Amino acid sequence: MSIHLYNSLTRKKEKLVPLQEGKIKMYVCGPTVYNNIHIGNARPAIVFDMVRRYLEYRGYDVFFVSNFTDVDDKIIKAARELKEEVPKVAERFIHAYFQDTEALGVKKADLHPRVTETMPDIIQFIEALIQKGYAYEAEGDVYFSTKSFKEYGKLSSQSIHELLSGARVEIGEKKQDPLDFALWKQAKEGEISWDSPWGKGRPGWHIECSAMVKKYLGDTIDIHAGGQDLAFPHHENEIAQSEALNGQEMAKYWMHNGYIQINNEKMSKSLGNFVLVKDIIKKHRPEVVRFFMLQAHYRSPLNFNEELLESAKNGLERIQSTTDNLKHRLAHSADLGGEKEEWAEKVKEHKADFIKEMDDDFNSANGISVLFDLVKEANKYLQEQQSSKEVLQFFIHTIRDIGAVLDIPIETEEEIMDAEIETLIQERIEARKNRNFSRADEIRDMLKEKGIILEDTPQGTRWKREQ
Ligand SMILES: Nc1ncnc2c1ncn2[C@@H]1O[C@H](COP(=O)(O)OP(=O)(O)OP(=O)(O)O)[C@@H](O)[C@H]1O
Ligand SMILES: [Zn+2]
Repeated sequence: MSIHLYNSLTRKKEKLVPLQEGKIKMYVCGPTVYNNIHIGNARPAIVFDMVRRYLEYRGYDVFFVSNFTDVDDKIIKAARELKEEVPKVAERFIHAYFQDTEALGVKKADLHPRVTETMPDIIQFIEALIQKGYAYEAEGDVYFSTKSFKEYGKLSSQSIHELLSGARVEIGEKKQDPLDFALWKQAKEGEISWDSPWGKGRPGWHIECSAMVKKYLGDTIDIHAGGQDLAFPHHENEIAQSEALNGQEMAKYWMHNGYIQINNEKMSKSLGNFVLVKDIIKKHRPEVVRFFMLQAHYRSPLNFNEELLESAKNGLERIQSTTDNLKHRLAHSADLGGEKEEWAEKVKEHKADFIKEMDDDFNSANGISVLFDLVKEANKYLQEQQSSKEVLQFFIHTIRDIGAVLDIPIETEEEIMDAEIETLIQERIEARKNRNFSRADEIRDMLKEKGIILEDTPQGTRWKREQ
């Protein structure tokens, strides 16, 4: 079986065929760092982290890049209001972004390029577009000429004519055509700026992603992702810039996450209906927020409220409590065998179903339903008094494994299994044979911490659990 994903460009589910076997180059448009992130902003971070982890789980080597927009109009405005320098404001909110997303289980990208560190590449990119006739200078600004890119509108499936209706050049704007967009903006008096062939200024928003993708991932990548609101105009403009310059497709697959909503309305700063991640994780464990998010398919809209968060919390507790019961039975009951094969088969089937669901456009919602079914089966198994240690371990292992793929920690308190203890004891015997006493002591201490006492006797090492 292979992974299929919905491609916003073709509006179809397609089989994932990487450009290079076994490798995935992935780029996710990152935040503009001028304030703390809300739950809506956390959605792309969490869902594309899930996509990345799942691809890795399926054996792909994923190279994952996500940018920080660390200079733009919004940051300049915020810096002015805070009476601080732009870099200081950006730095503070980059730090806050990492803090919030790390709590939510989001792995850092392989690279987090920033606009301010990519300036020479951005300028070069713009120069090349001018040279090729796709962009023009207008009194210190540079614009992309949308008319010159024949496929403009292909991602959002809009024709230039449709887009043009209603669009107009505002008074004071220097562009030739209403759909043209800024690649370079001349600095206003006192604003942060960089030298360029067109004078002092800074880049427009869209060009940074094109320049960073080219620099760090190449002309064509496998997956380009971001929130649904980025499809137009941001991604449309990225495609125009990159494909005009490179003459190659920018990304094979485009993925867009749906909105987090409050009462069916998009959560956004401008509407003022937002809840900050840093506030919500003071009230709820961050795992609960992640679990809530992954219980919906990434493309569906998802309403956010306390009740739903509460039900996510209960769901997570249900999984945890069954796992605890399995562990308890494993530690305290005899190995009774029972219908071993039949039960092992059931566990295997659930694991296969989980993979099937996730292979189908990363459907973590259905994947989690399979996990709940598995937990139900485990509860049935626990009701049968004939449990086998092997099957108990298989249940625990599979529940944990599915949890790990989604980065939902199922266990807080680690209880060590008999087999793991035996392996460590063997390693300790070897270490002692090799006169590596520090390793031997380390293993003894490690086991002691987990409540396992070792006793060295002339007949060999024995162990027991602390009561
Ligand atoms: N309500 C939401 N649900 C899902 N994703 C969202 C939501 N709001 C913003 N995003 C996504 O968050 C990411 C970060 O975007 P950015 O920092 O530009 O925030 P933003 O779009 O300015 O937020 P806002 O809409 O509140 O102003 C983008 O991929 C954007 O699509
Ligand atoms: Zn982008």
